[in-house]
Amino acid sequence: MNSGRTLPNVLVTGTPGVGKSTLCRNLADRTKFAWRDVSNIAQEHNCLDEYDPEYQCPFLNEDKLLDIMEGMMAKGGNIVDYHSCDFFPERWFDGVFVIRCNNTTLYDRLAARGYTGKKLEDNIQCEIFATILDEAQSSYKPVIIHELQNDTEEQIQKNVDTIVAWIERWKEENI
Ligand SMILES: Nc1ncnc2c1ncn2[C@@H]1O[C@H](COP(=O)(O)OP(=O)(O)O)[C@@H](O)[C@H]1O
Repeated sequence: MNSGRTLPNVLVTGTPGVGKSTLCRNLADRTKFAWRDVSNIAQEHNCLDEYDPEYQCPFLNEDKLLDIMEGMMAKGGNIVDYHSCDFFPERWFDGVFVIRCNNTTLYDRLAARGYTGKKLEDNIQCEIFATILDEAQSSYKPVIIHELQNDTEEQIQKNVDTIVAWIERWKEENI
């Protein structure tokens, strides 16, 4: 069931701005798992192709990125952080955590980040329609998907605690 991993691999996903990086940074500090920020990995390894003017971001060369990440994922103990989740191999992950945020809170966070116009509206729509949760449900077994609300500062610690407790349970059940 666990593909020989001695630690689980965790995917943290959700609309940009919901708080994935903040959560992953805290979780990595606490667990000493490796935080794999997929956008950074893609940038460092030249996996970004030409710029998409409609979505105001570069195209991701997914095959190249997956080849680079495959070795990192083998032993477990990874926290993968990305705003999309349907192109990773299903076998990589033991737990998928979809971070959710209230729309008005998300709007303020993305506006503060400098998002405007279509980019801002598209991301808010993405959260309103639970697009990433839907994507997770189409890509992974329901039993490994967990939805975490992340609107307030207090919820950051609560969500870290939830994932840490999940990791401990995974170890008890799989090692
Ligand atoms: N639970 C929270 N409460 C208040 N602000 C938060 C919370 N989580 C994240 N933030 C803030 O929201 C912004 C976006 O968070 P970030 O972690 O960069 O999101 P993401 O990685 O999903 O794009 C940052 O300014 C961060 O400090």
